[in-house]
Amino acid sequence: MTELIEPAPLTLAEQARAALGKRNLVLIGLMGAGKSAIGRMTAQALGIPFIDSDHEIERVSRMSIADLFAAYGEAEFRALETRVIKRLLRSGPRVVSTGGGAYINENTRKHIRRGGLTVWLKADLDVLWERVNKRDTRPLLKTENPRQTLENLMNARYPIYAEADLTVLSRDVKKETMVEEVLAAITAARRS
Ligand SMILES: Nc1ncnc2c1ncn2[C@@H]1O[C@H](COP(=O)(O)OP(=O)(O)O)[C@@H](O)[C@H]1O
Ligand SMILES: O=C(O)C1=C[C@@H](OP(=O)(O)O)[C@@H](O)[C@H](O)C1
Ligand SMILES: [Mg+2]
Repeated sequence: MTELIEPAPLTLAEQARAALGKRNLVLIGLMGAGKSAIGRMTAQALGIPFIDSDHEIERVSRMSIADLFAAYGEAEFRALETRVIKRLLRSGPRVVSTGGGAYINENTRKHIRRGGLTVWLKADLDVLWERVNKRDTRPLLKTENPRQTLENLMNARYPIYAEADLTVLSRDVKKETMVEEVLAAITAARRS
């Protein structure tokens, strides 16, 4: 008697991987949204390389983001960020987590839109503030009222992040849950 062997159903990660194909997955969103942390874990789940643009900027400049801002100013940082992101997106598939301002820069946004599928990790102010106020590595928040600064950035940037291909709500759930939601969004995007 011949036995019929059913192929195992594809896991969510396998489905998302197939949907992504050769494209890059680019995470965008405000500081504290989880781009770096969730990006790394998503790449692991997909079995593709992960790169964080801020880490790459720090590697090539041999300076921290804070020192770069202090020594050369934001405009120079943005110019370097554009060059680095353009280069990172040249080949795929990869998961590229960007710094919060990357997608806001018109030139960088152009490269990101051409270079992959964009996912906005969208979070409310309380979630972001809770996460970013624990560290003082973010030069844009070295102001008298950093919570207000973060809120101002939200108001200015959210309409632009909203242009992303996909949006996933970032909140206080397990990071694994966030990864699953990103994978589900990629998979669903193929069907629609
Ligand atoms: N779902 C989550 N639950 C709890 N903490 C999170 C979650 N996602 C990210 N974090 C934490 O929030 C902080 C900011 O995340 P990070 O990935 O650096 O954000 P971004 O790169 O968007 O600025 C980190 O300490 C990270 O571990
Ligand atoms: O929002 C921004 O303009 C910035 C966000 C930071 O990255 P994260 O969003 O990963 O914190 C970093 O690129 C730099 O401090 C500027
Ligand atoms: Mg980051």
